[in-house]
Amino acid sequence: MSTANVDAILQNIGSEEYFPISYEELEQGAKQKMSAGAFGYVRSGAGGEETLRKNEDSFKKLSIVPRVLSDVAGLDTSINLFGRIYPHPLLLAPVGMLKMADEQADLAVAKAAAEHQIPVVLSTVASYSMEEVAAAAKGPKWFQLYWSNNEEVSFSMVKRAEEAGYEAIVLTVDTVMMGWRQEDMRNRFSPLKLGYGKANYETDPVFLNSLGSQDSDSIIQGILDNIHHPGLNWKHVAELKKRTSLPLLLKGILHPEDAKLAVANGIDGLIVSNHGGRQLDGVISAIDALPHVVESVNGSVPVLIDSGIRRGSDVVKALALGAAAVLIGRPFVYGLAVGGQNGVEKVLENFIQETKVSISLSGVSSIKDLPSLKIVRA
Ligand SMILES: Cc1cc2nc3c(=O)[nH]c(=O)nc-3n(C[C@H](O)[C@H](O)[C@H](O)COP(=O)(O)O)c2cc1C
Ligand SMILES: O=C(O)C(=O)c1ccccc1
Repeated sequence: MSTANVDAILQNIGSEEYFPISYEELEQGAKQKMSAGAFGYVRSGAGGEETLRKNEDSFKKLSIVPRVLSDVAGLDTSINLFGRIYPHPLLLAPVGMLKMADEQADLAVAKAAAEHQIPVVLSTVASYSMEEVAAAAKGPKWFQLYWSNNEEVSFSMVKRAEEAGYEAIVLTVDTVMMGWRQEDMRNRFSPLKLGYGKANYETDPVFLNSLGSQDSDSIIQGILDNIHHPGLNWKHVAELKKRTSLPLLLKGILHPEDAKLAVANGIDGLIVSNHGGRQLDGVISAIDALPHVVESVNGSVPVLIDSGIRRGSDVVKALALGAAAVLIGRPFVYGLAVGGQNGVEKVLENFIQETKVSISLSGVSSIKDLPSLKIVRA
């Protein structure tokens, strides 16, 4: 493993073409490739972007207190989620409307992730349908559900995901309506209205049957009518749980009491997330919420996290505070914008290698030992 790290560093140093390494450079690279509206959509947070900033700041306020001389030659970064072993403690967060960044969108991302057996969580508002993504990439795949007001559409999508080989369902619970996105108002930009997020709807027989007419405008209006679903509550969660045999996770949990309710409702896993600061501004950072959620579920279900993960040392901090795995968001989207599938591969390779170096230099050689690593606020 130590040689692999050296290889990765030398590969980057010896490469003919420079590919952005840091998050800041990736963001700059994406800004140059994308329209102002699309870039602003990806980059921005809700409201005054307090939470967007806080997500990263909170990671910086945490410090690892590493151990030395502990023989980390046999590093094992594998994790077990719902009975399946994955080689890295990483997943790709659901990001909708990826055609904003690259024509191949979800196909390119899923192919890049499959190279490393990193699970992708395909968004309900993906740019390619779940069946197209499954046909293009053989790696592990989960499906993210945005509830539809017409709940038969939700159940239909979940059934399709099961049939297409997706291995878990992630119900996002922090987006019953869109957050207050000032950047998009400024840019007058709506990727949903541009049709970037319609693939899973225009291929859904139940959704199509519910429409009066099936032209593009009616499809988009149908999506808008379904995606704003403020009535979502625990009864829907219980019903959804009955309708699927796949593990069901809730994404967007921040309060320990909601975590407990989720477990009481038979939920199989949680994703602590504030949606990358894109929903309610002013909320607690995901990494600050994590230890409280972990404590409240007391090991009964795996707790994953996203929002603000930018590098390998962030992964170490999250796993040390009890996360079972982390989801990468904006960094892979910027990789996609900068270099398509190859760009996503570069971002993932660097993430994987920096994570390995960071775990090893913390003095730990197995993910299961990370919770005993000391983290302080200093
Ligand atoms: C452009 C964009 C689109 C997103 N679309 C979805 C989505 O369709 N479903 C979902 O559950 N989360 C969505 N998210 C949220 C991500 O899954 C994740 O929570 C967030 O990006 C994590 O924050 P980070 O990017 O700062 O790491 C989206 C995020 C971005 C940036
Ligand atoms: O932009 C988002 O963060 C997002 O998840 C979304 C996707 C589609 C509609 C509304 C919000």
